[in-house]
Formats: sequence, structure tokens, C-alpha cells
Amino acid sequence: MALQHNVGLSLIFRLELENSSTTFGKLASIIGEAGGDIIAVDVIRVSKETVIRDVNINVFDREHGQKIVNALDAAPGIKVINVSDRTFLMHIGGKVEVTPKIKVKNRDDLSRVYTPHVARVCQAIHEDPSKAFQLTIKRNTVAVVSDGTAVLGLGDIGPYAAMPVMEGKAMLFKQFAGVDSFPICLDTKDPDEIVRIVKAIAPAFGGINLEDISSPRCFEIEERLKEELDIPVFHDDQHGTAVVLLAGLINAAKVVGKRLKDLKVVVVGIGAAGVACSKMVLAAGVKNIIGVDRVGILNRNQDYDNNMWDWYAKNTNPLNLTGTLDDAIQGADVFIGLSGPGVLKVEHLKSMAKDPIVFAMANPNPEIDPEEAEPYVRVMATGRSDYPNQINNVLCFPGIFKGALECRASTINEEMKLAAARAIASVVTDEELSEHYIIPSVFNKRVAEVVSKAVIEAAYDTGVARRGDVTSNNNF
Ligand SMILES: NC(=O)c1ccc[n+]([C@@H]2O[C@H](COP(=O)([O-])OP(=O)(O)OC[C@H]3O[C@@H](n4cnc5c(N)ncnc54)[C@H](O)[C@@H]3O)[C@@H](O)[C@H]2O)c1
Ligand SMILES: O=C(O)C[C@H](O)C(=O)O
Ligand SMILES: [Mg+2]
Repeated sequence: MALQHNVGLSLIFRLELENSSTTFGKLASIIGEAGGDIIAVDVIRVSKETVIRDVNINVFDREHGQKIVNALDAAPGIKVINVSDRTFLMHIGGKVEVTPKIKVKNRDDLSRVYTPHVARVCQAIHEDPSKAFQLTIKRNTVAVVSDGTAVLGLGDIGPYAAMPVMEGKAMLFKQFAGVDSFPICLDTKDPDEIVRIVKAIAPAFGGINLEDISSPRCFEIEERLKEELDIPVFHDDQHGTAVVLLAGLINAAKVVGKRLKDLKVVVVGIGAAGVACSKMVLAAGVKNIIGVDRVGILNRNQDYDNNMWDWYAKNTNPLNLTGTLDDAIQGADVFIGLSGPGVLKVEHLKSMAKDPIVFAMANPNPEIDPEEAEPYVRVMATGRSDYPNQINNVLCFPGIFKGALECRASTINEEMKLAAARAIASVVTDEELSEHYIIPSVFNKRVAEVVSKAVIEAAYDTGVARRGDVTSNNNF
């Protein structure tokens, strides 16, 4: 039989085994010889002749899994019934659901949550629309909106294929910050239509988290929505990433004992995330940033058909370097990758300044394999959950929206983002700080707490918080 899926390394083999005392030993040695790692074994059914078992095996990759399937298929007394990938099993039927907050136990409850009494609540909101924040899910709910055009580093894979990422974001909003959200993938790439649709659905939401929308379209879409809506609109790939990156950079610079203003920073992938990260790093005091995309180093000798790249060339690259990454990376202190896999080579690392800092943040596969890079870098970070120093926007978006929703911010401004970055960086204390711990774990409960607190403070300081002290709960 052939494997169905190619992304999981943890496979569950359903096997039919001859019911004899030697078959299991034989099975274990076949798997062991093929390099598989048996994690767990369950008995599903037993008859006189056969035993059905589920054997959970960790494999390196799809090819490795297939090798084990073939070895088992070839063995007498063992039949492979089915192979499932645990990652796919976790996605069956989607990853989120809507759960009511109140149980409807009787007709009286029904008449309150639904018709006829709900009508009075509708009427109250009709008379004072700001009550929607008090009496509907708007208070604590974000729309996670994508058009599927820049999904992770996979590119334009469309709205159906984007859903698992958006569902994942919705899970993380809830788990890490208690914020409710809906994944919404739009079957259009037209910026006008996206703006129109998001505006039209906005009444239900307290915030809009734009996700995985390709550049440069994402800049226009976000700008227009920010102007036209009175709730926060936040393109996570831009600002969430930039906030976390800055937090990581602040701490990494401490580890290597360099000052931000002295750093030479090379950013590869001048798209949504690359532009926002560069802007944030500039705002934090870095002076020498060089951007590289498929066209090479962005410089002022060129006119680009991408307005953002023209802006970028004007505002970075102080020496107006030209050429490729090979040229840009010479003597650089920091590499920031927001492009795709394989962009950065060991030769590049060797030409960087002493104590290189490498943030290879492309997902799912970073710009360089961390194991390959490790011997040549002082601080290494990726966007992935399975390596130390995970620089991923999940450290930002739950907490920043929690804060923005709690104070009913009309927008998420630069001050709020900067406050969030500093808050994330502060979770790692000076005693804890090291090459392998520049950024807190996404499971650190303090992250969303300190981020939301810092964001609320910054929102009040800058006058965008709209939640006054509650003087009366009287809805009668
Ligand atoms: N770790 C994180 O939190 C995080 C957050 C956002 C994005 N990302 C990753 O960053 C990457 C970019 O995301 P985005 O939303 O900015 O996408 P985007 O499509 O807006 O931008 C990607 C840019 O990278 C450039 N690029 C791609 N391959 C390149 C190469 N080989 N050499 C030079 N330039 C190249 C593209 O031309 C484009 O300008 C993705 O892999 C995404 O997963 C990571
Ligand atoms: O989804 C992630 O893991 C981070 C980021 O939003 C990305 O697009 O890669
Ligand atoms: Mg994203």
C-alpha cells in the first residue's frame, strides 16, 4: 500500500498480525531494522487467528515511512491495513468549534436567549450601537481573515488550503489569551472585494486579524481597512512578526554584547513580514539595514514596480550596496530571513561578523537548517516549534488582541506594538538569558498577560482606548 500524506513524522500503523507468540517480536525487529522508533502499541481486536494492533512509529520522513510499510508488507504473518499520520488525524473535521456559554435548560431560558426577549437586547443595541461591545460576541471576538495567497512560505495555495492555518490561529487565540476568533478564508484575491467583505462582516467582531495575504496587496488592504473601520485591523504577518522579531533582537543583542544602533542587519524576503520587521527594527534604532529579495539587494539605482520596494530602497541600505545576498551578508551581524527554505548557505555564515545572529523565520522550512547553521552562529532562531528560540508571531497576536479588546482600542498603533515587543523581551530575565533562550516559550502563560497589560497601558497613553470606567451596568 502507499502512504497518503507526506508531512507527519509520527505514523500510526494499523496492522493485522498472525496470532502467534513470535509475531510481535518479528514485527518489532522489522521496524527496528528499518530505523523506525516504536512509541506506543495498542491492541484493537483479538481473534483466535489474528490480532489487530495500532503501532505508533516515529519516522524521519515520508520515504522512511514508506520503507517501513514495504518491509512490513513483505513479512509473512503481518498485513498493513492502514497508515495514518497523527498530524492529519488532529485535523479531521477541523480544529475549532463554537460552544455556547450558557445552557438553554428550559422554555424560560429559551425565551431569553432567543425570541421573544432577545428582541429587547437587539433594540437596545439599535438605540446605542456601542452596546454591541457589551451584549454580543464583538466584545471578545476577532476575525482571522485570509485570501490564501501567502500561506506560510507555501505561497498562493488558495482559501481552502489556507483554512488549517487560520483554524490553528483561532485555537491559539483562545488557548493563549482567551480570545475567541473565527477563521475566514475568502475566495477572492481582489483587494477591493476583500476590503468590502471585511467591512461588511465587521459588526460581529472587535478586531480583524489579517493573515497570509501576499505583498504588496496586503499593505493596501490593511491601510484601507484601518482607515474605514473603527476596530483594530492588524496584519499579523507584518506586525505580529515584527513585534516578536524585535523582542528577539533586543535579547540576542544583549547576549552578544552589541548595541542595536551598531548592528548591520540583512533582511531577505522583502514581503509583508520583511517590510514590517525592517520598519520596526529601524524604529528601535538600527541604522544599517540591507534588504534582499529575488531581484537582489534593494538599492536606489533601480526603479521597482513595487512601491514598497522603492520606499525600502530609499530608507535603508545607507551605503547603497548592490548585488546579491553574497555581497550583502559580508560582515553582517544579523541575518533575518522571511523568504523561503535554502536561501542561506554555510558560506554566508562564514562571511558574517563575529558572533552572528541568525533568525531564519520562513515556515515551515527555515532559510537554513538549524543543525547545519549551529556550528557557525552564536544565536540561532527559527519560526518553528521544534527548535529552541521560536520567533513566531504566536507570541504576539493573542496578547496584543487581548489587550486591544479589553480596552476597546480603536486601532493597534506603533506605541502599542513597541510596548508588546518590550513586554515579550522582558519575560526572559537577565539571569535566564542565553544563546538558547532569547525569547520566552509560547507556552509561558506570562507572555499574553504582560503583552496585554503593556498594550492596554500604551492604548490609554495614546488615547485610542475607548473603554471608560464602568459606572453603571444598568441595562434596563
Ligand atoms: N516566524 C514567523 O512568525 C513568521 C511570520 C510571518 C511570516 N513568516 C514566514 O516568512 C515568509 C514570508 O512571509 P510573508 O507573509 O512576508 O510572505 P510574502 O509573500 O509577503 O513575502 C515573501 C517575500 O520573500 C521573497 N522571497 C521568496 N523566496 C525568496 C528567495 N529565495 N530569495 C529572495 N527572496 C525571496 C518574495 O519575493 C517576497 O517578496 C514565509 O515563509 C512565512 O512563513 C514567518
Ligand atoms: O503561521 C505561522 O506559524 C507564522 C506566520 O504567520 C507565517 O505565516 O509563517
Ligand atoms: Mg502567517
